Amino acid sequence: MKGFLTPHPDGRPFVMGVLNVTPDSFSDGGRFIDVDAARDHGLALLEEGADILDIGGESTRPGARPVDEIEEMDRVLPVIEAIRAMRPDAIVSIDTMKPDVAGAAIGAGAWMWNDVNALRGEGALDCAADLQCAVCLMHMQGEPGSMQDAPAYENVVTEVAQFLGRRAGAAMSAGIAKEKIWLDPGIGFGKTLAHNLALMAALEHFAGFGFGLLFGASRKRFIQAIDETAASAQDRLGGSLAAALHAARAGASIIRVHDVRETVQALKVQAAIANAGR
Ligand SMILES: Nc1nc2[nH]c(SCC(=O)O)nc2c(=O)[nH]1
Repeated sequence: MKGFLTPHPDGRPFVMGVLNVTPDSFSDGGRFIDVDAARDHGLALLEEGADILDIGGESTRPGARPVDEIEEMDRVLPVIEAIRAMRPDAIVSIDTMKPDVAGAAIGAGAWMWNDVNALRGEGALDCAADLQCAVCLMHMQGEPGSMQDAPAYENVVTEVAQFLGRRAGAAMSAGIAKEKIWLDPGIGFGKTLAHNLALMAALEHFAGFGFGLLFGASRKRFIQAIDETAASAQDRLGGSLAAALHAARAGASIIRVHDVRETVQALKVQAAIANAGR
């Protein structure tokens, strides 16, 4: 595929494994990040079949404490370096809104800047163009801390599509090559259940823009809104797989998930069935 990614022979999309490097994810409840635990989890996700590791050092959960760029870099850089020391072939994306964090991560060998803020930060577009890295431009309404308070749209599909079109145009005008741009509707980022469902139902529309389509619904809250037994993130595997398979059928080329082994298996079976039917 574009740049580092080699297409799967069965045509299935790439799986992006989520590696959150935030205090509540790996430390023993303390303040410090356990780099070795994060490294080992990333290596395990690669073993499970992840094509890409999405490494993020700042939680975007509503109410999460903002992190300054030094602290964010201190979290993610040692983990990128530790993983790539063991797996130089590892393809890494950096999940950050900060140009300096992205620049340091790309400098440490990351391939993609995954920006939930769609490069709207000051200097972000020019930084991404200078880095010549792949980028993911994701739609978010408002800010992480308050985006779920009262999301509202005239027509969520039209508005998100128009936003992504504008950001892709801005990225190309800044000098980022079209084949290095992925778009993402941002499930759960300033959306109600109805908004999320409308976006997922219209996913083919986003795939038709001619850019890569990146999709992330894994373990998200909307699954609990549909199945109230899915109270905790770990109880949402079925819904996550359903959304991943739907996105694959709709043309997503990268699917961002926590449960890599299960998703890879589901996508392999889906591709085998589709290929048998040809
Ligand atoms: N591109 C992209 N990046 C992301 N980073 C997160 S963090 C929240 C969570 O994993 O629940 N979600 C996404 C997503 O959906 N798309």
